Amino acid sequence: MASPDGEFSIIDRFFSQGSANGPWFCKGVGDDCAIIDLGTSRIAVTMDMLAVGTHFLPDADPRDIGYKTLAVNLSDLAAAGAVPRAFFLSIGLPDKDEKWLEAFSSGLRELSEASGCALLGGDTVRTPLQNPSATAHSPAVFSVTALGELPPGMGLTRGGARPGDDIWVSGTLGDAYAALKYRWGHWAAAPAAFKLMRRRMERPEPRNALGRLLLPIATAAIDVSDGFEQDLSHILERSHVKAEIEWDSLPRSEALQSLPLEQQQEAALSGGDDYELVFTAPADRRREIFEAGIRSDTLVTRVGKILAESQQNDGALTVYDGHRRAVVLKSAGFDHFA
Ligand SMILES: Nc1ncnc2c1ncn2[C@@H]1O[C@H](COP(=O)(O)OP(=O)(O)OP(=O)(O)O)[C@@H](O)[C@H]1O
Ligand SMILES: Cc1ncc(C[n+]2csc(CCOP(=O)(O)O)c2C)c(N)n1
Ligand SMILES: [Mg+2]
Repeated sequence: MASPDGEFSIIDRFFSQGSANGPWFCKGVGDDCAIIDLGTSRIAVTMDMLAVGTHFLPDADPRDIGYKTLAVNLSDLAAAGAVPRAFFLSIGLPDKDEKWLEAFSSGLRELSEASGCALLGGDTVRTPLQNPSATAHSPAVFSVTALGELPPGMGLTRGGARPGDDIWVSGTLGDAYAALKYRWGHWAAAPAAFKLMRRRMERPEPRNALGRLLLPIATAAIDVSDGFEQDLSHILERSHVKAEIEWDSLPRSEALQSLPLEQQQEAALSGGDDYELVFTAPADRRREIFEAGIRSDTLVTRVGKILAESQQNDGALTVYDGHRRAVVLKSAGFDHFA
Protein backbone atom coordinates (compact mmCIF):
# COMPACT_ATOMS: atom_id res chain seq x y z
CA MET A 1 0.00 0.00 0.00
CA ALA A 2 1.50 3.39 -1.01
CA SER A 3 2.29 5.75 1.86
CA PRO A 4 0.11 8.93 1.77
CA ASP A 5 3.30 10.97 2.31
CA GLY A 6 5.47 9.02 -0.11
CA GLU A 7 6.88 9.13 -3.61
CA PHE A 8 3.82 7.53 -5.21
CA SER A 9 1.36 10.01 -3.73
CA ILE A 10 3.46 12.86 -5.22
CA ILE A 11 3.28 11.18 -8.66
CA ASP A 12 -0.48 10.54 -8.24
CA ARG A 13 -1.31 14.09 -7.11
CA PHE A 14 0.86 16.14 -9.42
CA PHE A 15 1.99 14.12 -12.43
CA SER A 16 -0.63 11.52 -13.38
CA GLN A 17 -3.14 13.55 -15.35
CA GLY A 18 -1.21 14.32 -18.53
CA SER A 19 -1.55 11.17 -20.63
CA ALA A 20 -4.88 12.14 -22.23
CA ASN A 21 -3.47 15.44 -23.61
CA GLY A 22 -1.48 14.11 -26.57
CA PRO A 23 -2.25 12.36 -29.83
CA TRP A 24 -0.28 9.14 -29.19
CA PHE A 25 -2.20 6.19 -27.85
CA CYS A 26 -0.23 5.11 -24.81
CA LYS A 27 -0.93 3.29 -21.58
CA GLY A 28 -1.02 5.97 -18.86
CA VAL A 29 1.47 6.80 -16.13
CA GLY A 30 2.01 4.00 -13.64
CA ASP A 31 3.88 1.27 -15.49
CA ASP A 32 7.59 0.48 -15.78
CA CYS A 33 7.50 1.82 -19.34
CA ALA A 34 5.16 3.94 -21.38
CA ILE A 35 4.16 1.71 -24.29
CA ILE A 36 3.66 3.91 -27.34
CA ASP A 37 1.61 2.38 -30.13
CA LEU A 38 2.68 3.52 -33.59
CA GLY A 39 0.42 1.04 -35.39
CA THR A 40 3.04 -1.03 -37.19
CA SER A 41 5.16 -1.36 -34.05
CA ARG A 42 5.33 -0.34 -30.42
CA ILE A 43 8.06 1.49 -28.54
CA ALA A 44 8.59 1.11 -24.78
CA VAL A 45 10.09 4.21 -23.13
CA THR A 46 11.40 4.54 -19.60
CA MET A 47 13.37 7.12 -17.62
CA ASP A 48 15.30 6.60 -14.40
CA MET A 49 17.35 9.21 -12.57
CA LEU A 50 20.07 8.21 -10.13
CA ALA A 51 21.97 10.24 -7.53
CA VAL A 52 25.18 9.64 -5.62
CA GLY A 53 24.20 9.34 -1.96
CA THR A 54 20.73 8.02 -2.76
CA HIS A 55 21.45 5.25 -5.27
CA PHE A 56 25.23 4.92 -4.90
CA LEU A 57 27.57 4.98 -1.93
CA PRO A 58 29.81 8.09 -2.07
CA ASP A 59 32.88 5.87 -2.67
CA ALA A 60 31.30 3.79 -5.46
CA ASP A 61 33.52 3.00 -8.46
CA PRO A 62 32.47 5.36 -11.30
CA ARG A 63 32.65 2.40 -13.73
CA ASP A 64 29.95 0.65 -11.72
CA ILE A 65 27.95 3.90 -11.52
CA GLY A 66 27.97 4.11 -15.32
CA TYR A 67 27.02 0.45 -15.70
CA LYS A 68 24.19 0.56 -13.16
CA THR A 69 22.76 3.83 -14.50
CA LEU A 70 22.00 2.05 -17.77
CA ALA A 71 21.21 -1.34 -16.16
CA VAL A 72 18.29 -0.07 -14.08
CA ASN A 73 16.72 1.46 -17.20
CA LEU A 74 17.19 -1.73 -19.23
CA SER A 75 15.50 -3.53 -16.34
CA ASP A 76 12.35 -1.42 -16.84
CA LEU A 77 12.43 -2.34 -20.56
CA ALA A 78 12.76 -6.01 -19.51
CA ALA A 79 9.60 -5.67 -17.42
CA ALA A 80 7.74 -4.59 -20.56
CA GLY A 81 9.30 -7.45 -22.57
CA ALA A 82 10.99 -4.89 -24.84
CA VAL A 83 14.29 -5.30 -26.68
CA PRO A 84 16.64 -2.41 -25.73
CA ARG A 85 17.55 -0.30 -28.79
CA ALA A 86 18.64 3.20 -27.75
CA PHE A 87 19.14 5.51 -24.81
CA PHE A 88 19.74 9.18 -23.99
CA LEU A 89 21.90 10.39 -21.10
CA SER A 90 21.67 13.59 -19.05
CA ILE A 91 24.45 14.35 -16.63
CA GLY A 92 25.19 17.14 -14.17
CA LEU A 93 28.87 17.84 -13.51
CA PRO A 94 30.22 20.14 -10.77
CA ASP A 95 33.52 20.32 -12.68
CA LYS A 96 35.40 18.55 -15.48
CA ASP A 97 36.88 15.49 -13.76
CA GLU A 98 38.29 13.59 -16.75
CA LYS A 99 39.40 10.55 -14.79
CA TRP A 100 35.92 10.16 -13.36
CA LEU A 101 34.31 10.69 -16.76
CA GLU A 102 36.59 8.10 -18.39
CA ALA A 103 35.63 5.46 -15.83
CA PHE A 104 31.90 6.34 -15.81
CA SER A 105 31.67 6.31 -19.61
CA SER A 106 33.55 3.00 -19.90
CA GLY A 107 31.08 1.28 -17.51
CA LEU A 108 28.19 2.75 -19.47
CA ARG A 109 29.75 1.66 -22.79
CA GLU A 110 30.33 -1.87 -21.50
CA LEU A 111 26.62 -2.48 -20.98
CA SER A 112 25.62 -0.46 -24.04
CA GLU A 113 27.73 -2.80 -26.21
CA ALA A 114 26.65 -5.97 -24.42
CA SER A 115 22.95 -5.11 -24.75
CA GLY A 116 23.00 -3.54 -28.23
CA CYS A 117 21.45 -0.40 -26.78
CA ALA A 118 23.09 2.66 -28.35
CA LEU A 119 23.64 6.11 -26.83
CA LEU A 120 21.85 8.46 -29.26
CA GLY A 121 21.93 11.77 -27.42
CA GLY A 122 21.52 13.56 -24.12
CA ASP A 123 22.46 16.71 -22.27
CA THR A 124 25.47 17.85 -20.21
CA VAL A 125 25.31 20.75 -17.74
CA ARG A 126 27.34 22.21 -14.91
CA THR A 127 25.72 21.64 -11.51
CA PRO A 128 27.63 23.91 -9.09
CA LEU A 129 28.17 22.60 -5.58
CA GLN A 130 25.78 24.26 -3.15
CA ASN A 131 28.35 24.00 -0.40
CA PRO A 132 31.75 25.19 -1.75
CA SER A 133 33.62 23.56 1.15
CA ALA A 134 32.21 20.11 0.24
CA THR A 135 34.98 17.60 -0.39
CA ALA A 136 33.04 15.49 -2.92
CA HIS A 137 33.18 17.02 -6.37
CA SER A 138 32.27 14.11 -8.62
CA PRO A 139 29.10 14.34 -10.70
CA ALA A 140 26.04 13.84 -8.57
CA VAL A 141 23.03 13.05 -10.79
CA PHE A 142 22.49 11.16 -14.01
CA SER A 143 19.30 10.45 -15.89
CA VAL A 144 18.78 7.94 -18.67
CA THR A 145 15.82 7.66 -21.04
CA ALA A 146 15.81 4.23 -22.68
CA LEU A 147 13.80 3.00 -25.67
CA GLY A 148 12.95 -0.58 -26.51
CA GLU A 149 11.17 -2.29 -29.37
CA LEU A 150 8.01 -4.38 -29.09
CA PRO A 151 6.08 -6.33 -31.74
CA PRO A 152 2.75 -4.78 -32.82
CA GLY A 153 0.02 -5.16 -30.20
CA MET A 154 2.35 -6.56 -27.53
CA GLY A 155 3.94 -5.37 -24.28
CA LEU A 156 3.84 -6.56 -20.67
CA THR A 157 2.29 -4.28 -18.06
CA ARG A 158 1.48 -4.44 -14.36
CA GLY A 159 -2.22 -4.72 -15.14
CA GLY A 160 -3.01 -8.21 -16.46
CA ALA A 161 -2.69 -10.65 -13.53
CA ARG A 162 -5.71 -12.93 -13.10
CA PRO A 163 -6.94 -15.09 -10.19
CA GLY A 164 -5.35 -18.53 -10.40
CA ASP A 165 -2.17 -17.25 -12.10
CA ASP A 166 1.17 -18.37 -10.70
CA ILE A 167 3.60 -15.72 -9.42
CA TRP A 168 7.21 -16.10 -10.55
CA VAL A 169 10.53 -14.42 -9.77
CA SER A 170 13.75 -14.36 -11.80
CA GLY A 171 17.20 -14.78 -10.23
CA THR A 172 17.52 -14.32 -6.47
CA LEU A 173 16.27 -11.57 -4.14
CA GLY A 174 17.86 -9.59 -1.32
CA ASP A 175 21.59 -9.70 -2.09
CA ALA A 176 22.05 -6.02 -3.02
CA TYR A 177 20.26 -4.78 0.09
CA ALA A 178 22.24 -7.12 2.34
CA ALA A 179 25.47 -5.77 0.81
CA LEU A 180 24.32 -2.21 1.53
CA LYS A 181 23.47 -3.09 5.14
CA TYR A 182 26.94 -4.62 5.49
CA ARG A 183 28.59 -1.50 4.05
CA TRP A 184 26.60 0.68 6.43
CA GLY A 185 27.95 -1.49 9.27
CA HIS A 186 24.46 -2.67 10.28
CA TRP A 187 24.86 -6.35 9.39
CA ALA A 188 27.76 -8.82 9.45
CA ALA A 189 28.64 -11.40 6.78
CA ALA A 190 31.55 -13.67 5.86
CA PRO A 191 33.91 -11.90 3.41
CA ALA A 192 33.12 -14.34 0.56
CA ALA A 193 29.35 -13.89 1.03
CA PHE A 194 29.70 -10.09 1.12
CA LYS A 195 31.79 -10.14 -2.07
CA LEU A 196 29.03 -11.98 -3.97
CA MET A 197 26.28 -9.76 -2.60
CA ARG A 198 28.27 -6.58 -3.31
CA ARG A 199 28.57 -7.61 -6.95
CA ARG A 200 24.77 -7.84 -7.14
CA MET A 201 24.48 -4.28 -5.73
CA GLU A 202 27.11 -2.81 -8.06
CA ARG A 203 26.31 -4.69 -11.28
CA PRO A 204 22.64 -5.68 -11.51
CA GLU A 205 21.83 -7.89 -14.51
CA PRO A 206 18.79 -6.62 -16.41
CA ARG A 207 16.63 -9.58 -17.50
CA ASN A 208 15.89 -8.48 -21.07
CA ALA A 209 16.36 -11.92 -22.69
CA LEU A 210 13.89 -13.48 -20.26
CA GLY A 211 11.45 -10.54 -20.54
CA ARG A 212 11.37 -10.87 -24.33
CA LEU A 213 10.59 -14.60 -24.11
CA LEU A 214 7.84 -13.96 -21.56
CA LEU A 215 6.06 -11.53 -23.88
CA PRO A 216 3.57 -14.10 -25.27
CA ILE A 217 3.31 -16.01 -21.96
CA ALA A 218 3.14 -13.69 -18.92
CA THR A 219 -0.05 -11.85 -17.93
CA ALA A 220 1.73 -9.09 -15.92
CA ALA A 221 5.29 -8.12 -14.99
CA ILE A 222 7.30 -5.57 -13.01
CA ASP A 223 10.96 -5.27 -12.11
CA VAL A 224 11.96 -5.23 -8.45
CA SER A 225 13.60 -1.93 -7.59
CA ASP A 226 11.80 -0.82 -4.42
CA GLY A 227 11.38 -4.27 -2.79
CA PHE A 228 9.59 -7.49 -3.81
CA GLU A 229 6.55 -6.93 -1.62
CA GLN A 230 6.03 -3.29 -2.63
CA ASP A 231 6.61 -3.96 -6.34
CA LEU A 232 4.34 -7.04 -6.42
CA SER A 233 1.72 -4.85 -4.73
CA HIS A 234 1.80 -2.55 -7.79
CA ILE A 235 0.79 -5.56 -9.93
CA LEU A 236 -1.98 -6.40 -7.44
CA GLU A 237 -3.35 -2.84 -7.38
CA ARG A 238 -3.33 -2.41 -11.14
CA SER A 239 -4.72 -5.91 -11.79
CA HIS A 240 -7.37 -5.66 -8.98
CA VAL A 241 -6.32 -8.95 -7.41
CA LYS A 242 -4.74 -10.33 -4.21
CA ALA A 243 -1.88 -12.75 -3.74
CA GLU A 244 -0.24 -15.24 -1.43
CA ILE A 245 3.46 -16.03 -1.38
CA GLU A 246 5.33 -18.98 0.16
CA TRP A 247 8.40 -17.60 1.93
CA ASP A 248 10.18 -20.98 1.66
CA SER A 249 10.02 -20.89 -2.13
CA LEU A 250 11.46 -17.34 -2.54
CA PRO A 251 14.81 -17.68 -4.38
CA ARG A 252 17.75 -16.60 -2.19
CA SER A 253 21.45 -16.96 -2.88
CA GLU A 254 23.61 -19.12 -0.64
CA ALA A 255 25.29 -15.92 0.49
CA LEU A 256 21.99 -14.45 1.68
CA GLN A 257 21.02 -17.75 3.30
CA SER A 258 24.14 -17.50 5.47
CA LEU A 259 22.51 -14.52 7.27
CA PRO A 260 19.95 -14.75 10.13
CA LEU A 261 16.37 -15.46 8.98
CA GLU A 262 15.05 -12.01 10.00
CA GLN A 263 17.70 -10.32 7.87
CA GLN A 264 16.97 -12.62 4.94
CA GLN A 265 13.30 -11.71 5.18
CA GLU A 266 13.94 -7.97 5.39
CA ALA A 267 16.37 -8.08 2.44
CA ALA A 268 14.38 -10.38 0.13
CA LEU A 269 10.88 -9.03 0.86
CA SER A 270 11.44 -5.31 1.22
CA GLY A 271 15.10 -4.45 0.52
CA GLY A 272 14.92 -3.62 -3.20
CA ASP A 273 17.71 -2.84 -5.67
CA ASP A 274 17.29 -6.40 -7.07
CA TYR A 275 16.37 -5.65 -10.70
CA GLU A 276 14.79 -9.07 -11.01
CA LEU A 277 11.46 -9.63 -12.75
CA VAL A 278 8.29 -10.57 -10.88
CA PHE A 279 5.68 -11.86 -13.28
CA THR A 280 2.42 -13.77 -13.41
CA ALA A 281 1.22 -16.47 -15.80
CA PRO A 282 -1.53 -19.10 -16.02
CA ALA A 283 -0.68 -22.42 -14.38
CA ASP A 284 -0.84 -24.27 -17.72
CA ARG A 285 2.18 -22.23 -19.01
CA ARG A 286 4.68 -23.57 -16.45
CA ARG A 287 6.63 -25.69 -18.90
CA GLU A 288 7.04 -22.75 -21.32
CA ILE A 289 8.30 -20.55 -18.49
CA PHE A 290 10.92 -23.08 -17.45
CA GLU A 291 11.96 -23.30 -21.11
CA ALA A 292 12.22 -19.49 -21.29
CA GLY A 293 14.42 -19.62 -18.18
CA ILE A 294 16.70 -22.19 -19.79
CA ARG A 295 16.87 -20.33 -23.12
CA SER A 296 17.73 -17.03 -21.41
CA ASP A 297 20.05 -18.71 -18.90
CA THR A 298 18.03 -17.19 -16.06
CA LEU A 299 16.77 -18.90 -12.92
CA VAL A 300 12.96 -18.77 -12.73
CA THR A 301 11.11 -19.74 -9.54
CA ARG A 302 7.39 -20.10 -8.82
CA VAL A 303 6.72 -18.36 -5.51
CA GLY A 304 2.97 -17.98 -5.07
CA LYS A 305 -0.49 -17.54 -6.48
CA ILE A 306 -2.82 -14.73 -7.55
CA LEU A 307 -6.18 -14.70 -5.70
CA ALA A 308 -9.44 -12.97 -6.53
CA GLU A 309 -10.08 -9.65 -4.79
CA SER A 310 -13.06 -11.24 -3.00
CA GLN A 311 -10.96 -14.09 -1.60
CA GLN A 312 -10.47 -13.98 2.16
CA ASN A 313 -7.09 -13.03 3.49
CA ASP A 314 -6.06 -10.07 5.62
CA GLY A 315 -4.40 -7.72 3.16
CA ALA A 316 -3.85 -7.73 -0.57
CA LEU A 317 -0.64 -9.73 -0.12
CA THR A 318 0.21 -12.36 2.49
CA VAL A 319 3.60 -14.07 2.76
CA TYR A 320 3.33 -17.44 4.55
CA ASP A 321 6.14 -19.29 6.30
CA GLY A 322 6.49 -23.09 6.32
CA HIS A 323 3.96 -23.35 9.19
CA ARG A 324 1.36 -21.30 7.29
CA ARG A 325 1.94 -18.32 9.59
CA ALA A 326 2.00 -14.85 8.04
CA VAL A 327 5.51 -13.33 7.90
CA VAL A 328 5.43 -9.86 9.48
CA LEU A 329 7.35 -7.33 7.40
CA LYS A 330 9.82 -4.98 9.12
CA SER A 331 9.71 -2.37 6.36
CA ALA A 332 7.30 -1.35 3.59
CA GLY A 333 10.10 -1.12 1.02
CA PHE A 334 12.05 1.76 -0.51
CA ASP A 335 10.33 5.14 -0.91
CA HIS A 336 12.24 8.37 -1.58
CA PHE A 337 9.91 10.44 0.60
CA ALA A 338 8.05 8.19 3.08
N1 LIG B 1 7.71 13.17 -12.34
C1 LIG B 1 6.95 12.28 -12.98
N2 LIG B 1 6.10 12.66 -13.98
C2 LIG B 1 5.33 11.76 -14.62
N3 LIG B 1 5.32 10.44 -14.35
C3 LIG B 1 6.14 9.99 -13.38
C4 LIG B 1 7.01 10.88 -12.65
N4 LIG B 1 7.72 10.14 -11.77
C5 LIG B 1 7.35 8.87 -11.95
N5 LIG B 1 6.40 8.77 -12.91
C6 LIG B 1 5.73 7.54 -13.38
O1 LIG B 1 5.19 6.86 -12.25
C7 LIG B 1 5.28 5.45 -12.42
C8 LIG B 1 5.99 4.82 -11.23
O2 LIG B 1 7.30 5.34 -11.19
P1 LIG B 1 8.49 4.50 -10.60
O3 LIG B 1 9.70 5.38 -10.67
O4 LIG B 1 8.10 3.92 -9.30
O5 LIG B 1 8.56 3.31 -11.66
P2 LIG B 1 9.80 2.49 -12.04
O6 LIG B 1 10.66 3.32 -12.94
O7 LIG B 1 9.42 1.16 -12.51
O8 LIG B 1 10.50 2.29 -10.64
P3 LIG B 1 11.97 2.61 -10.27
O9 LIG B 1 12.17 4.10 -10.45
O10 LIG B 1 12.04 2.21 -8.83
O11 LIG B 1 12.79 1.82 -11.23
C9 LIG B 1 5.98 5.22 -13.74
O12 LIG B 1 5.00 4.96 -14.71
C10 LIG B 1 6.68 6.54 -14.01
O13 LIG B 1 6.82 6.78 -15.40
C1 LIG C 1 23.69 4.78 -0.92
C2 LIG C 1 22.51 3.91 -1.19
N1 LIG C 1 21.41 4.06 -0.44
C3 LIG C 1 20.30 3.30 -0.70
C4 LIG C 1 20.32 2.38 -1.70
C5 LIG C 1 19.11 1.51 -1.97
N2 LIG C 1 18.22 2.10 -2.94
C6 LIG C 1 18.42 3.30 -3.46
S1 LIG C 1 17.23 3.71 -4.57
C7 LIG C 1 16.43 2.26 -4.35
C8 LIG C 1 15.15 1.93 -5.06
C9 LIG C 1 15.16 2.20 -6.51
O1 LIG C 1 15.31 3.57 -6.78
P1 LIG C 1 14.30 4.39 -7.68
O2 LIG C 1 12.93 4.17 -7.09
O3 LIG C 1 14.75 5.81 -7.64
O4 LIG C 1 14.44 3.82 -9.05
C10 LIG C 1 17.09 1.48 -3.41
C11 LIG C 1 16.67 0.14 -2.96
C12 LIG C 1 21.50 2.26 -2.47
N3 LIG C 1 21.59 1.39 -3.49
N4 LIG C 1 22.59 3.03 -2.20
MG1 LIG D 1 10.45 -0.61 -12.70
